[in-house]
This record gives sequence, structure tokens and C-alpha cells, in this order.
Amino acid sequence: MKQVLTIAGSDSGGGAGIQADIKTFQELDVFGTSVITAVTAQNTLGVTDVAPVPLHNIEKQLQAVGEDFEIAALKTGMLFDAETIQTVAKYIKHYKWQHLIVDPVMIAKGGASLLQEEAKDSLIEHLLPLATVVTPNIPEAEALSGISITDEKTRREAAEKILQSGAQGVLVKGGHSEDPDFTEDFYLDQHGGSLVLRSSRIPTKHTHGTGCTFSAALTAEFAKGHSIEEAFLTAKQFIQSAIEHSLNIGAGHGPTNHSAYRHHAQKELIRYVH
Ligand SMILES: Nc1ncnc2c1ncn2[C@@H]1O[C@H](COP(=O)(O)OP(=O)(O)OP(=O)(O)O)[C@@H](O)[C@H]1O
Ligand SMILES: Cc1ncc(CO)c(N)n1
Repeated sequence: MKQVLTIAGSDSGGGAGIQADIKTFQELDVFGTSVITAVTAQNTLGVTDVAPVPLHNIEKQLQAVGEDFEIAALKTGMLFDAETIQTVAKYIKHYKWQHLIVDPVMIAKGGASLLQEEAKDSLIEHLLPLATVVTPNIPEAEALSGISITDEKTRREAAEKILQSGAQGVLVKGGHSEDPDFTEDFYLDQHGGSLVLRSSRIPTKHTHGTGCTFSAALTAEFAKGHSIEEAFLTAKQFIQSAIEHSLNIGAGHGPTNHSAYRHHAQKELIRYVH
């Protein structure tokens, strides 16, 4: 079984972060390992506390995984501060881990900060150059590029700006767009290759952890040797099913259903636009 790694924060509510990643890995038949960077006290109503894990322990976790597992693909999620980002980048290079998905987690849906403001530059300088794909949502793409995204043209400009960091590809997710009918995810790579996947927008408030789940699905598919086109399509199908068949758990923004893809994959709902 292919072994994968998530380097991210813990969500006590089980819908995002490490918990979402491990559930997604299990569903997609890869063996998940984890390095926990921060522990959040969180549920469907919001984040009430964030405790960063001491850097020394993060390093020991990275070494424990690196010394004993063959990591076929990995993702990063919540990294919280610049020191953690630099340490994570150092170990990714040290162990020569390939197929890195960087989910540049910055702000939780309720508004809590999951990345210190000054750490953004560190992300751009140290981690994005190592990324196979970086997966910002629209506000994160705006923060990374300094470009306000209002249409397809500005979305492409923002993606091009993010690629200047050295990342091989960027995938701007459309969950936060204003479109009431569709969500559209846009991929652009260093060679100008692009892909757009569109699906119907599901009218629900239960979208906690969609980004984590999506990037974990991409990671699992990369580990199995699939191309970006194949991995992108599977990840989109996985998240579409998980949102469509959500569980109505908690009083606020509930989690998605990580086992929905297994039960009812909705392949017909996803369309290539170009
Ligand atoms: N209501 C929805 N219906 C269908 N697909 C959605 C919906 N909301 C988000 N998605 C899809 O979910 C994936 C994640 O996108 P999104 O922009 O929500 O990420 P995110 O903001 O990083 O998520 P989070 O911060 O909650 O982890 C994308 O493929 C997006 O198109
Ligand atoms: C731990 C954690 N990581 C990422 C997100 C973004 O969804 C979250 N809410 N919590």
C-alpha cells in the first residue's frame, strides 16, 4: 500500500485538518501518516483555541516518519508560523520527498487565523518552490498574489503570479466564488497547461473541511501514480460526493461525508470546461 503524509493541524471537530486528511487517505486506499503542527480546539461553530506544537517535537515527528516510511506523496495544511514552515521545508528537502501538495491554509471558515500574518512570505519563499501543486481558495490566492479575483482573467493573473514562486502548478479552488449555480476549480502549470473543472454548487452550509479533504484526495491519487488530470478529477468527484451526501452533524458549519465517494461516486456531475 502506498504511504502518504499530512503535515497539518488537528481539528477536534473531526471535519478538517489532520482528521479529514486521514479519513480521506483511508477511503482512497493509501496508508496515512501525520505530523501535527498545532492542536486546535474546534467544532462546527468555530475555533476556540490554537496551541502550536513545540518545534522540537515537530522535528521529531518528521524524523520518525522520514526514517521509517516510504512517502509516495505528501500534503501540508495548517502550518501556523514561519519557523514551522522553514523546518518543514528543510525536512522535505532532506528526505527528498516528492509529489508535494501545499494547501496554503490561512483562515478558518469562522474567521480564526490559522497562519500568522508574517508567515505568508515564508510560505512563498520556502515551501511553494517545492510544491507540485499549491491549492489556494480564492481569498488565499488573492493573499498570495496580491491580485483581487473578480473574473476568469484576474483568476489566471493571480495563478500566474503564484507560479512565480517556483511551484510547478497552482489550483485555484472556486468554493468562495459568487456563482450561485456552479463551483469552478482552475489549474495552471509552469508550461501554460490549464484545466477547469466545473460542478454544480450544492446549496448547503456543511462545507467545513472541503479544502483539506480535496487536497488530501489529490495527495492520495498522486501517491498511486496518477497524472494531475486524473488526480484532479478524482479529488473533485470525492469532494462533490462528500458535500452532496453531508451528514448534518453539529449546530454550525458541519463536516462533509468522507465515505460518500465509496457509496455513491457522482462522476457525471463533473465537467471539463476547456
Ligand atoms: N457548495 C459547494 N458545492 C460543490 N462544491 C463545492 C462547494 N463548496 C466548495 N466546493 C468545492 O470544494 C473544494 C474546496 O474548495 P473551497 O474553495 O471550499 O476550499 P477551502 O475554502 O480551502 O475549504 P476549507 O477552508 O473549508 O477547508 C473545491 O473543489 C470546490 O469547488
Ligand atoms: C486544523 C485545521 N486545518 C485547516 C482548516 C481549514 O478548513 C481548519 N478549519 N482547521
